[in-house]
Amino acid sequence: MVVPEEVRRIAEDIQTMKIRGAGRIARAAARALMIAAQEYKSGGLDEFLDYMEQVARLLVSTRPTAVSLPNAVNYVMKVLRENKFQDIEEARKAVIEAAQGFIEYSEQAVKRIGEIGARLIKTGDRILTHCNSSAVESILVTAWRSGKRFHVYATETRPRFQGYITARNLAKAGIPVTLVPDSAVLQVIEAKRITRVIVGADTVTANGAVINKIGTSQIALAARLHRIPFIVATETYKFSPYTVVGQPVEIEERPPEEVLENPPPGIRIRNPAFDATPPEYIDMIVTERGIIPPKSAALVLWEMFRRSPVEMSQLRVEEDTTG
Ligand SMILES: O=C(COP(=O)(O)O)[C@H](O)[C@H](O)COP(=O)(O)O
Repeated sequence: MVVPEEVRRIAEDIQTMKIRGAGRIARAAARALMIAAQEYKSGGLDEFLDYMEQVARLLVSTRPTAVSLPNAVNYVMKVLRENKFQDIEEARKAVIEAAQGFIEYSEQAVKRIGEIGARLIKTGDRILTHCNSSAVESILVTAWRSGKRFHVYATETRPRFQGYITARNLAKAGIPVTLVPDSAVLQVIEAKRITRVIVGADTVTANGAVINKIGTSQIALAARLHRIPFIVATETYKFSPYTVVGQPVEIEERPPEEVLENPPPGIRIRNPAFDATPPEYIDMIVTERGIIPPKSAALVLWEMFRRSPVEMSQLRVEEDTTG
């Protein structure tokens, strides 16, 4: 059976960043698996299982860095991989329930991070953020609604300008927000006496490093220089089981045209979309399960997956070769 049009569209939207941000990507992938199961018509149970694996591979191949994507896909596919079914209807129902369960968990997690993280915000704070993170927005909006008053500085986040989304959303919520160029971070930290930095995450490694939008690690360095708390907000499904055995996180390299269209001859362009901030520069990670120091990331992974490191490392769905 061919992959349904709507599922292909979701995969394409993730690839082209119409759907972006690690949490949204994960929820979209779960939804795509649900639609794929709902739309399946022809063939028997074995064909259905093969077809679902094909859809899973397609989804996972869309973007390489945010582990929320394979984690969401594996969460849903686990029910198919680890259970025996009488017929397609039973298997279909299991996929739909697992996908709905993931989406619900994810939405609740972002809300809970907002409640937990809002306690860290104080009236008078001057907060710097980078890129656009729903977990960070959740914290800021929850804190603001609880009556705390603060100012947010949002970086533009070149080359895709996700900072505009953050600035727009915060302004809509009534939060005073100033948009600044990425290169102004150190100047803003000093001149505006920033009191804390809060960013999201695409992947958290077993040793507590955080992979997030390119530029995050420079901001962490600037925060360390001025002894400002550097806080990461993330759902636990962005913790990477593959890193338990040292598998490196692939940093997405995006098209050069995003940096400069038609560059003059002789100029090469690099466009890495993410970078890694080492645990030493991170003060705390706010998750839906509570606040942890980065060094406890391995414990979160153990609690989530309850598998041996070797089993955890084998969770990744293979690259899509079906085109
Ligand atoms: O780096 C990005 C988005 O990168 P891109 O725009 O390239 O996807 C965000 O900080 C994290 O994904 C967290 O976002 P959230 O908290 O919404 O999951």
